[in-house]
Amino acid sequence: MDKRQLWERYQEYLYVSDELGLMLDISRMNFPPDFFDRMESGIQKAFTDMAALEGGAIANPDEQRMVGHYWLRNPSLAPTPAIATEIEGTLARVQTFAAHIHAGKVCAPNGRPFTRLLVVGIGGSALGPQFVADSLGSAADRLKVHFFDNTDPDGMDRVLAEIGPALAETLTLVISKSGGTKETRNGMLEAREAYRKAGLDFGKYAVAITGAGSELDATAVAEGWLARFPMWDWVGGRTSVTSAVGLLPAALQGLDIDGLLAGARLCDETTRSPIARANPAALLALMWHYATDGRGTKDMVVLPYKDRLLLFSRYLQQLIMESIGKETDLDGRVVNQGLTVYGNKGSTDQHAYVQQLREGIPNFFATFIEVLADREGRSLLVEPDVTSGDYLAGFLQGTRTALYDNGRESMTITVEKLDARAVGALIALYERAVGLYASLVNINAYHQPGVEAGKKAAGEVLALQGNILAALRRIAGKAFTAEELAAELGEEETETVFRILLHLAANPDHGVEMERSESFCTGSFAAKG
Ligand SMILES: O=P(O)(O)OC[C@H]1O[C@H](O)[C@H](O)[C@@H](O)[C@@H]1O
Repeated sequence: MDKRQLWERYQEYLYVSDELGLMLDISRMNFPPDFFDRMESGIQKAFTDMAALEGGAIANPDEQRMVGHYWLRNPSLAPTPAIATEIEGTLARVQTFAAHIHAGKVCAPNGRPFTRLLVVGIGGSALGPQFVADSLGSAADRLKVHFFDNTDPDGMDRVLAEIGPALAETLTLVISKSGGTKETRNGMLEAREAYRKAGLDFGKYAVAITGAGSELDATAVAEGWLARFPMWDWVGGRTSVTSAVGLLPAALQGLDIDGLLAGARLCDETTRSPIARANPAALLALMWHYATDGRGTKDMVVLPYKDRLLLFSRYLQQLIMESIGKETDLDGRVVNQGLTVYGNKGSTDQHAYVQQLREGIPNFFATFIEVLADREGRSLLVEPDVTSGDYLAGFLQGTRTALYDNGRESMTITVEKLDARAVGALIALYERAVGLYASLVNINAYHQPGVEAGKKAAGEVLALQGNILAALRRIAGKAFTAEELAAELGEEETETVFRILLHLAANPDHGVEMERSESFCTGSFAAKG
């Protein structure tokens, strides 16, 4: 296509919403002229499925659950008045609690206002809050936010060291829908221990967001935590950012949660349009289908040219890959669906992996995200009539062109400015695109059966570790190779035994020592007497 034709194609396919302050350009995706016609019945079915979902259908059949994240932004859509009341009541409590914390009405036991927030959670109970915190945070935040999002002891030590003596003025928010996720339980226990060591009573600093009656809920009740907020079974973890999960930390940080919800609500309204060409979520879903043959044959590279959107691709990784990456479709056929997402930020990535995007294996399509407003106020001229932001915008256009000229397709989402409304709109846009795409490829986007396998196997490893330690201690001082120990335990998984022993010997917690032999794998292990 020559430049003139490209300009025409750009104008023909550019989606613009003044209300949302958002544009979507799909002109650099090479779909054929009859593409929308061919996909029309599929996308209409997706709209019908989505309308049923929003109306309260059991849209997650495996778990027999409704899927209600859209109601969070517009409770009047909720299928029962009880649900609407729950949503409204929780939002009001989030706002009041944050206001009380900011005003010092709820303060640290030393009488000082809380100045920091430690959020403990993982997956959907961390990624949304982290994305919102990073995209909208500033030096003016009411509370400085920290995260424990893993069971990595050193990672937690690092966060605690950063907090330092300010722990005495740190509110800790433990988030887990199920209330039984081990990483989060461990983070909570490690935080509690840090408070104890500082002579502080954890319960007076702790808040829980979890399902009623969960293990975490029971702990919060038993220990008299400051407050508890609900999570509902009709909100999935990866779509929970507009529930208390995302709103409470954001409100505590001092961010504009009304703006976030308003942006999401407006985007929901816009993306309910049954006219695909006028519906940016449908356009995204259709482009994913076009680019990957509806089978995930190409990766989605998300390239926001904005530091504040750095965590967006990480957030989208869970939202999209946990939703779309499924072994079977809704009819039980093995399909091994997926849509791989990765990305970081431009123009930084231009100096890292854009080389491969431009010249290497053409197994991806790019999504550029552009923010028109560079910063608050005016900018320095780094050259005559050129600002740093002009460079950022120039690099985006340059990379888009360089990719296209070498046969690499891309879309571009443009937002006017990056405020809470825009972040809410981006979240809602992708939530709906995922739902529509799932319908197009006939899968359940709202369960995650594959995640359980790893958790179950990890449980078995820890049980085996217990048996290993018991055996070593029974015969303290005697050294065993992994093979000997496996035979002693009647355990076929010698490799697992060996790897557990290696880890035990590398840490001072369990009193296990390794004696090396000539061949690394026949080293022997003993419990110190
Ligand atoms: O919020 P939680 O129940 O602690 O769950 C945290 C995360 O854990 C899981 O393994 C799921 O795959 C995620 O979808 C979820 O967001």
